Amino acid sequence: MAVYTHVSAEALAAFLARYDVGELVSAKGIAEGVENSNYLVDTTGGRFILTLYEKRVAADDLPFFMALLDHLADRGNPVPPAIPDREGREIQELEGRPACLIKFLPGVSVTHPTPAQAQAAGAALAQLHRSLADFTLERPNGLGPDEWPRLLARCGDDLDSIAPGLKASLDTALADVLGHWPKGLARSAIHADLFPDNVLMRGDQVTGLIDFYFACTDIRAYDLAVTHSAWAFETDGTPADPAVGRALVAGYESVLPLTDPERAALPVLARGACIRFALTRAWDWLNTPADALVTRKDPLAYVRRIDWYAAHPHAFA
Ligand SMILES: Nc1ncnc2c1ncn2[C@@H]1O[C@H](COP(=O)(O)OP(=O)(O)OP(=O)(O)O)[C@@H](O)[C@H]1O
Ligand SMILES: N[C@@H](CCO)C(=O)O
Repeated sequence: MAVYTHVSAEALAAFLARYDVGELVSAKGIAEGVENSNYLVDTTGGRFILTLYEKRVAADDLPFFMALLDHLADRGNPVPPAIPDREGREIQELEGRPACLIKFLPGVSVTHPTPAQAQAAGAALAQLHRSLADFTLERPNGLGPDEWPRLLARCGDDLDSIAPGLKASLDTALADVLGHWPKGLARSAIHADLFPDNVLMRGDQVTGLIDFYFACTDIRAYDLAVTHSAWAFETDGTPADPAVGRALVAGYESVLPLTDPERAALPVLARGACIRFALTRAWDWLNTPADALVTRKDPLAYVRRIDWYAAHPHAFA
């Protein structure tokens, strides 16, 4: 469960006193998620998410994320902006961590998306990209292709303790992907982690896009590739109903048609996305803190996707 930092009732009450949100009624740690500590907070004024930012979120990046969420919310995207306190501050400190009180959005995330749900998610992603065309802040992708060789080297030979031969196969896949990485495609701020668990839905409607803490400036079609790699497969990395992946791309294109070079690049972008998640999952697998009751995500489920995309070069044709 992703509660790394415990928040005492006293500290939470003092924190909430800075806001116009009424009195604390209850607060519960949220089990989902692996990156940050999240609490569901009910007050006499409503329901909120309290997020305390942990290891992978740098406090210096929070102004970028908050500006991004405000920009998207202003343009009608279903994203949760941070609530400002009475002095207009969105970013606070709580229990020694940077912390934000965030608007609660309704909906649930689906585990086995239907084509209709994937279509809606694809359209929501494209709408987000359209809205970001005039967003001027930049943040380099700290988990982008330039970083993958370093991440692989840091995992090193320990990768073979996850599966024999894993290091060599990731080395080979990485060299191939980097050798074919596209240049000149449209860039903007992207979500970079739009897994089904970061999309809240009611039926076939998207009610929330959450967890923007990997958002960065990168190739726009890479964001679609990341999303495809997360939606078009079962959790264990076996392919889902092919209609789901097709619907995701069709939904995206109903709002923002792909250019020919973007479509042609999707297979290599998707394999790159798989390498990114295989490596970060492998690193977490090898380094999960002993004091956190967090469910480790299976790196091999992403290795299987690398193989699938390599074996299906026309998946996006
Ligand atoms: N604004 C929100 N409205 C409603 N629920 C939310 C909101 N933000 C987060 N949640 C809930 O909290 C859970 C964890 O949030 P989030 O995905 O941001 O955590 P994380 O630790 O950053 O996770 P991840 O492993 O996906 O990076 C979500 O699955 C969702 O149930
Ligand atoms: N969505 C990621 C976790 C956050 O990087 C994964 O499933 O590996």
